[in-house]
Amino acid sequence: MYLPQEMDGLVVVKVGSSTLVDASGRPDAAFIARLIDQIAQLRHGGRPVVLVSSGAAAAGRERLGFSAKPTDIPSLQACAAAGQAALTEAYAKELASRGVACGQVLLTRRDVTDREGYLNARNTFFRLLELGAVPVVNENDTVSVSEFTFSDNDMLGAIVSALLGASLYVILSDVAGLYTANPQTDPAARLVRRVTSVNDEVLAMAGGAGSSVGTGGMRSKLRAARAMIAAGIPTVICEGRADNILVRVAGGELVGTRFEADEGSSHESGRKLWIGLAEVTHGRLTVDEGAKRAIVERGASLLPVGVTKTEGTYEEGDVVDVVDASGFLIARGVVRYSSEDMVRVRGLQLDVIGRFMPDKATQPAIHRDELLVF
Ligand SMILES: Nc1ncnc2c1ncn2[C@@H]1O[C@H](COP(=O)(O)OP(=O)(O)O)[C@@H](O)[C@H]1O
Ligand SMILES: N[C@@H](CCC(=O)OP(=O)(O)O)C(=O)O
Repeated sequence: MYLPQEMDGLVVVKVGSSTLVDASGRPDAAFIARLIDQIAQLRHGGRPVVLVSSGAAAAGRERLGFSAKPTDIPSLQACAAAGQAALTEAYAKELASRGVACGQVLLTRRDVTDREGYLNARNTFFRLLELGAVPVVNENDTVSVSEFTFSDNDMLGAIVSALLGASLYVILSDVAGLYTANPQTDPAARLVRRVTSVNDEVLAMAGGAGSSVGTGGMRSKLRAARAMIAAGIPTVICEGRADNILVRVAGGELVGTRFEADEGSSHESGRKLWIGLAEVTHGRLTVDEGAKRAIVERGASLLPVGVTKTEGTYEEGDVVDVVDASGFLIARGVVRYSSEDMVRVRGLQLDVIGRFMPDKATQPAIHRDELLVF
């Protein structure tokens, strides 16, 4: 990947709705000023920074006269459109007063899974950063509803980090990091300092969103952190309101929960997966509803039994698209069977496959660590 010299040390920082808005649902101006002050400090010190900001839907509620969080998608989208304007206004003003330009980038995850969109987005980011500006990113909620229904900006921040080859991904939340259980409901929960693998034991610690404004909860942060471990990008989840937190984390201080692969572990398939984001993929697997739910909602591996159709010619280890019955792209991943073998195993349980392919008895079609769900 072409990486201009100036991009060394790039930090992508994601801030969640629950941290950005105050108790009454208004964007918290004092918090925004403190956050931008830290970003400007890093920028002036030569560190390129990208801000991925949630909070548009929450910020737009009051502007459009909703007294509570709407539940229908068009109203949420309308709130996001109104709130995005308010947020950009606030960021641009705070950055300008510190001599830094702001560039608004609204993306959908699908924009960056198509090669042309990926390259265009990357060029825009790099040019903004070279020019000393801070790109401010959010999902383009006008055309995308996915994050209102099953995911959120934690993964968008991860995708942006991978797209730009960031050296650090920081997730600012309303909680000090990952706890052994949801600290809002379990007073005995303890902060976890370091995670080298987001396995079942780690996933079991996380509950959903803890507030009425956040959408993803800890689970979606863990999915994003898992993808980052695979891509070899260290990730920190920490309390956004803590004093000078971003500058401290970017300076290497150990706060919150840090996710990174063990030294010496190979990121090869992770890298391949991220490269796959930019490349034309080798094939396409169609999956049934059950498999779609398992990979999207539970973060499970894709098993051969859920694959209904295979197209294209690929080898074990290639990157393929995963689509649902209507052809909608839901994920991309490193496949563990060749296209020739996939024809034989699709629709079958692993124990049946094991009878005629003993070496594949425990092999998913795509392992969850190598599966990027959009
Ligand atoms: N194991 C856990 N550790 C920390 N927080 C957890 C855990 N399980 C659930 N949560 C909840 O996740 C919340 C953070 O997610 P969310 O509200 O979506 O924040 P954001 O707006 O920053 O994305 C926390 O406030 C907490 O209530
Ligand atoms: N694009 C949406 C993001 C919603 C979202 O991801 O929220 P969060 O869980 O707080 O990161 C918005 O700006 O409201």
